[in-house]
Amino acid sequence: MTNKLKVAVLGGGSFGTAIANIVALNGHHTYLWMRDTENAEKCQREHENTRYLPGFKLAPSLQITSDLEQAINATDLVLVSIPSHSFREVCRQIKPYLKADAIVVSTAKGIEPGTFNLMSDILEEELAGQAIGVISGPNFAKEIVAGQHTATVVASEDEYVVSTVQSTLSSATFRVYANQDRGGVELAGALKNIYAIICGMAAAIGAGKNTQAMLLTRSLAEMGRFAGVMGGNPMTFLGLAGVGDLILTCTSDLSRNYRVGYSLGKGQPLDEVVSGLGQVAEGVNTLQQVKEKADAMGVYMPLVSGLYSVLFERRAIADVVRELMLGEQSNDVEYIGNSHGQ
Ligand SMILES: NC(=O)c1ccc[n+]([C@@H]2O[C@H](COP(=O)([O-])OP(=O)(O)OC[C@H]3O[C@@H](n4cnc5c(N)ncnc54)[C@H](O)[C@@H]3O)[C@@H](O)[C@H]2O)c1
Ligand SMILES: O=P(O)(O)OC[C@H](O)CO
Repeated sequence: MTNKLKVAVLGGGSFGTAIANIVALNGHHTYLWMRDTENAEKCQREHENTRYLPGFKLAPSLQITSDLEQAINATDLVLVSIPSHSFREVCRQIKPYLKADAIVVSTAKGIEPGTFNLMSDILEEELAGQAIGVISGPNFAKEIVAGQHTATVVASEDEYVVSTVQSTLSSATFRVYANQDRGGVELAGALKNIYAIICGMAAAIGAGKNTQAMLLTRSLAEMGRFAGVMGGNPMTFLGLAGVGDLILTCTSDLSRNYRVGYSLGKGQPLDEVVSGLGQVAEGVNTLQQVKEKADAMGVYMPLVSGLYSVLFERRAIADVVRELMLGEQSNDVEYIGNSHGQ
């Protein structure tokens, strides 16, 4: 598409800033909305988000504002990059300014506390009638603004949403693949944060490469099993939003969730770790939501249960690891001719 759109990105944190920068560099009329006026003015003046992405100059054409109406009014595409705990609140705020044919896409990787809503469920509820979608993939904000090559997945049942997001976001450094399994892609992005905490914790206690490979593979099995029960397609987990993002987040301390796990593994208390982060680590809340849902639905998720018992039941990591290792021996791959699901 050569057509230039008006695009609004909501949320002036790491990812909102990175994604807005891509869209602006692609020549679209782009607004990045952040709630703090002083910070918006500073970022606009300096063409840099010094709090979240220091050292990276942003596209000169990017308009950074705290005026929500200015950002949303007459906008063709809205990308919502607000953490899951505040996502619904911001959707409600934009509703009066949205034009009827605007596309709204979530970039968040979390689950709403209490409701088990994914972010696109919230879009459906709060912005009924709008065309919606999600993006998710191996996408560290810091590497995106540094121009490192990567790719993401856009998922929507609406072909026009998929093609618009692909043409608006794709660039020489950022590819955008399509998927119709919106729930599966979204769940993949949320679930991998739990396993990143586990892998960070494993690294902190000295886990080697064998252990890392086992954890990654069994995490993938657990994610696919849960998504299958929730109505997603387990095969989605073989793509960029699944295994791609899982590998990324579980193997790098650029991940906030991995860093949370690492600090916990070194013995720091959870509340201290979370408050010291200064940015969102969705995995802690996602763990609580998924544990509750898996218990209610009878889904076997030993890694989720193990992490939950370390974080919220004060069990020793070594005891939980021993229990996991001595648990019932089970099948390797669940989708090739066995139906035991363990
Ligand atoms: N950082 C990444 O590399 C990355 C990549 C892909 C997806 N994500 C996902 O994107 C979402 C946002 O993550 P992030 O990394 O930008 O987080 P962040 O912690 O860097 O920033 C969050 C931003 O949201 C803003 N915010 C929070 N509540 C708000 C509200 N009520 N109204 C307006 N603004 C509000 C904060 O002020 C902050 O600017 C998360 O779900 C995350 O999992 C992050
Ligand atoms: O820093 P994290 O752990 O929130 O991960 C960021 C992105 O989701 C990576 O794709």
